[in-house]
Amino acid sequence: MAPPDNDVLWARSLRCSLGGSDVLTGVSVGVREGEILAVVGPRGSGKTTLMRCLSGQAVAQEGEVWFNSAPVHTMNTAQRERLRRDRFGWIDPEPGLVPELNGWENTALPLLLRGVSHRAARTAATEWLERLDIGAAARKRPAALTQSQRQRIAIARALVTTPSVLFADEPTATLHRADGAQVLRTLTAAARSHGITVLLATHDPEVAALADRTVALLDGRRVGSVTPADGAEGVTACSLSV
Ligand SMILES: Nc1ncnc2c1ncn2[C@@H]1O[C@H](COP(=O)(O)OP(=O)(O)OP(=O)(O)O)[C@@H](O)[C@H]1O
Repeated sequence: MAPPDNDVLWARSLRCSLGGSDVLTGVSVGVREGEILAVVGPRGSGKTTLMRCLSGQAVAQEGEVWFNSAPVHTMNTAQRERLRRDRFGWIDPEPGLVPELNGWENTALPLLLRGVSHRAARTAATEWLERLDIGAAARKRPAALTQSQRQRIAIARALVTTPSVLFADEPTATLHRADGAQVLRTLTAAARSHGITVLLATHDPEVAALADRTVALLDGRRVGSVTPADGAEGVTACSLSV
């Protein structure tokens, strides 16, 4: 079965076991182009695993994943790596920067690995750092920066290639509330202005409220889909409905 035309990502009946435990038990989801979709659920509900399957980092034992008209679930490892490198961005809760590289070098790394010229990569990296309010961090190494600055560099690094889809796994979990909210607003504004589709895994309803739509997971199952207009009560109702 092919995915609907207006879904940039589409998964059907994903089943995934890890270490003998069922982590995803038949999850289906469609993500529309340019949409910001929150994947919510308590810790251990399968959010990260779902994002790893959708991004081709992991392959579910059963089910299908399509990126546009490409079947990710039948790609070999090299094809999936190329897809991730060329079309996807990923943000982890922890920045994971290279300690020996300064701010702009860390940000520019995905471009340099693609063979973009040093000058062009530096220009693009600097623009993203300024957009994320950390232009001053461009020449500093991670050890000289705050956690907030380091995470902003990780976000700039994920955006610098202007990916088709950005996977953000609890991207502000390690930041203070106000700082995290500002970073998220900047991230979502940047994604919207560049037409980047975003999947945002979070257990925080305030973070999910920034998304266009929310899908909820519980124990590896879909338990609902709400838009912000439905409000937090909608999430609760869906969570209890299955
Ligand atoms: N590599 C693995 N081996 C065994 N079990 C795993 C592995 N990765 C995840 N799990 C288990 O799968 C379940 C779902 O994990 P996952 O990280 O996908 O959930 P999550 O909703 O993202 O949680 P969190 O918010 O804590 O990151 C958890 O019970 C976790 O312990």
